[in-house]
Amino acid sequence: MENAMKVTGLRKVFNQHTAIEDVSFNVKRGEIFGLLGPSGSGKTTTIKILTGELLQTSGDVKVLDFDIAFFKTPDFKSRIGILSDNSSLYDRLTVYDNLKLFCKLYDAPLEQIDVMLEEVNLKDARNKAVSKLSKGMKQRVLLAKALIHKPDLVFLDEPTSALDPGNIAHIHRGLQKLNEAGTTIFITTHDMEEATKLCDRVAFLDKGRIQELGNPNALRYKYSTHAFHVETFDDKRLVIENERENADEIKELIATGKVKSIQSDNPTLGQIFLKITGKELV
Ligand SMILES: Nc1ncnc2c1ncn2[C@@H]1O[C@H](COP(=O)(O)OP(=O)(O)OP(=O)(O)O)[C@@H](O)[C@H]1O
Repeated sequence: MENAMKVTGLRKVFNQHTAIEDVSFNVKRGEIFGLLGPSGSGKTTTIKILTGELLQTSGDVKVLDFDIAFFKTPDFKSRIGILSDNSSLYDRLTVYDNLKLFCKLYDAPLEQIDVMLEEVNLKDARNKAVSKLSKGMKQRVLLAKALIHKPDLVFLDEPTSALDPGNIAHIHRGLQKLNEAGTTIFITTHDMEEATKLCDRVAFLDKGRIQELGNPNALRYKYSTHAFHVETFDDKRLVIENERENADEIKELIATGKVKSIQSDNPTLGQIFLKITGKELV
C-alpha cells in the first residue's frame, strides 16, 4: 500500500531540550494511525512538524508526496485537515457562519456544512453563537471544520478529550465512516480503548522516542503470556499456562461444569505501555 506519510529520523530540539529524537514511521494511505504517549512525550511537536507549523531540527518528512518545503502552500493545506490545540473559531459568529468561512477558504460547497453538522451531532446548534457553546460542543465544531473540505489526510490531536461517552461513540462512528470512504487518519490520544477500537496501527511515544509500533491486537498478542484466566462458580481464580500438559486440567474443569468464565491473557494497550515504559497512560 502506498504511503500517506513517511517520517525518517525526525528530531526536534527546543533550546537545549530534545523534544523528539530519531522518530521514524510510515503511515499507509487509508490507515488510521495512532500516536500514543503521556503528556510531554512529543505528540504535539510531531503533529506540528507534519503539518508545517514547526520546522524540525533534523530528519526527513514527506506527507502526501509533498516535501516539507511545500507544507505552507494552499495546495498542501487543502489536502489535509487539522484539529489541534491551536485550532480556533470566531466566538461571536454562529456555528454555521464559522464553517461557511472555512468552506470559502477551501472552495468547499456550502452543502457540506449541514452534512458535517450531522456527522458531529450538532444540527441543533447550527445557528448558535460559538461563545454560547460548551467545551465539548466547540470541540465538535472544530472537528467539523477539520473535515469540511474532505481532506485526504486528517491530523486529530486528542479529538475526543473534552467529550462525553455518547458523543465519543458518535464521533468514533463518524471517523470510521470517513476512513471507510478513504480518508487517512493520524490521531493522538491518551485513551487506550479509543486507540484499540479505531487504529490499524499505533506507535508508543515516550521521552520523544518511539518505543513500540504495531497493530493493537498484534501487540496484545505479542505481549500476552498466553495463559488462561479461569474463574470457577465457587469463586476460585486460576491462571493456567497455555501448555499442552495443562489441557487436561482445563478439560476437566469444563467437563465438571465448574467454569464460570475463561479468558486468554491479552494485556490492554495501557498495560503494555506500562510494561515498556513504566508509565501509566492517563
Ligand atoms: N515551543 C516549545 N519550546 C520549548 N519546549 C517545548 C515547546 N513545545 C514543546 N516543548 C517541550 O517538548 C516536549 C514535548 O512536548 P509536546 O507538547 O510535543 O508533548 P505532548 O506529548 O503533545 O504532550 P501533551 O499530551 O501534554 O499535549 C515537552 O517536554 C515540552 O515541554
